[in-house]
Amino acid sequence: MSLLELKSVTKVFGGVVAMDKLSFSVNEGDIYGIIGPNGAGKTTAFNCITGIYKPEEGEIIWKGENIAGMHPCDIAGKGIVRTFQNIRLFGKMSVAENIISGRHQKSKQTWFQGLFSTPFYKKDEKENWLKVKDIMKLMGLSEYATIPTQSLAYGIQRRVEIGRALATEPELLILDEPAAGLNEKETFELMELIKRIKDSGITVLLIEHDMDMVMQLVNKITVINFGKKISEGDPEYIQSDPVVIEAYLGSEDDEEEEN
Ligand SMILES: Nc1ncnc2c1ncn2[C@@H]1O[C@H](COP(=O)(O)OP(=O)(O)OP(=O)(O)O)[C@@H](O)[C@H]1O
Repeated sequence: MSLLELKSVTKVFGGVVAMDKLSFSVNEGDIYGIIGPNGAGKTTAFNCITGIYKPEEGEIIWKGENIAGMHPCDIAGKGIVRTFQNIRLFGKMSVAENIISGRHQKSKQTWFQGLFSTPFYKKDEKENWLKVKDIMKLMGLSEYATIPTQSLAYGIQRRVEIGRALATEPELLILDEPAAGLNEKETFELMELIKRIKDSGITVLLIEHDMDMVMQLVNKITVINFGKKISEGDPEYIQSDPVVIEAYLGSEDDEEEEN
């Protein structure tokens, strides 16, 4: 059964149709890739799914419910969480503190319980830290627990960001170009971590420009260009689809002409 289904979703900015009747469907347990040339509409699709933008047309069905146009906090509360292209951590806070900041979105404690240190608060906060410990283990971050994130390598910061997203206990983790800015070794390590996240029962949807990574990691791909779906299938099919090859070669030619 599909977990997330976009049905003919359209998003327009002024005269630009950033998403044009886009449909695709993500099943539970997928590592699903969205690819396409620059400006194709990939990030706009993610922004519509996570409630940052309200689409003009179409439905975004999450577990049977249309969530198009809902508030981002409500969508996050339903189990859909994302990371952004640019890392957005609290630089002076430690790895563990950054991760627990994501946990507090999930936690049910109130300021009153915190102020008076009630038994519920103590129990809840202990559970939060235990969860952070598990996430740091999963993400290979335990040795950096107390270090401020701003002093860590970019590849580790990326892992912290994903760890913070995991702290909300998502069912769907959306990653916007997770390998951007990472070197080959960091990219390989990230791929292994994404596989581990999937094995822990979380469905993953990602945008990525690193084609080697996409082709090795995902089980299904939707290719978009000028906001429209131009192809869909498994990595083997996509790599040999002439329409996809043309879209990428075409965009390279355009870039060369511009330079
Ligand atoms: N907030 C916005 N206001 C106006 N136009 C926008 C906005 N966001 C995106 N667009 C336009 O929508 C189109 C799709 O942009 P989008 O960022 O979704 O593409 P993308 O596939 O994610 O590109 P990239 O790979 O370069 O990140 C582009 O023409 C872009 O200029």
